[in-house]
Amino acid sequence: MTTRTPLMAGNWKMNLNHLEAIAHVQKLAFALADKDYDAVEVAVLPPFTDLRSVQTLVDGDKLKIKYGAQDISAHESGAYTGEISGAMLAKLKCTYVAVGHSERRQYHNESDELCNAKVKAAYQNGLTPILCVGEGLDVRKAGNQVAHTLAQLDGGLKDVPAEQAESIVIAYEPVWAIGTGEVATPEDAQEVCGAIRGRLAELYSQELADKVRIQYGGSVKSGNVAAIMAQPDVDGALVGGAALDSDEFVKIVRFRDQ
Ligand SMILES: O=C(CO)COP(=O)(O)O
Repeated sequence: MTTRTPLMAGNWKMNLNHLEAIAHVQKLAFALADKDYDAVEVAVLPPFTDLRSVQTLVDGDKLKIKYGAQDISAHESGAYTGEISGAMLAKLKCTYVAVGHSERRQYHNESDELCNAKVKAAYQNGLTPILCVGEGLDVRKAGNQVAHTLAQLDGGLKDVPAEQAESIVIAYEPVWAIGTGEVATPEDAQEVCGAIRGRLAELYSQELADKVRIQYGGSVKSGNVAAIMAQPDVDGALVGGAALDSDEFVKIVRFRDQ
């Protein structure tokens, strides 16, 4: 089996302005050592308005921390007021971009078709998408979490060739566990993350599926991260609230010590 480097990514959502972002990334950089980066890839997804500041800091201080955006336009350029293109994110040297976060799906009615177009826009511009999938509480209560999540995966990856899909990151985020303090059990996370890997093997190949990193997201904290990371198909975490506290995020990066 391929060894997958865990990816711990902080999704700041609509928090931290560009000055706070600089202070926060400086704290992370100060705390994290080479041995942390050897074991784990560390990334932050700040708001768009912070990205230039984060880029300047990362470039200037040659930091190993990666960064990316929380969303991308499906369009290349033009009359799309308020949108940010993949080319703009690439120019800021973003590595990652989240696509289809449940808050985008819920508050901005993003469909699987739109997420698919955004995944393609990301690859078009050399960015790595973190495709977010996951069920709401009603679906979970009905026991349909696997079918629901795999349908989102199929939709997001439609006509995405293997050469691109092999670098994708999938974030399984059960909506009922986001920001609620209600963390999925490690077994819940493994059930769906394992099914995602199985579907990737069906859609592409076992070899590709073994390469793809699958994150869990939803109320991840230093106190629960180790048990979740112990699951065979969980390769990292997409962290919301706990990523806003630099000490807590560093502990999450050091999940092996928890
Ligand atoms: O949505 C999330 C990350 O993208 C998870 O948020 P919380 O960690 O705040 O539950």
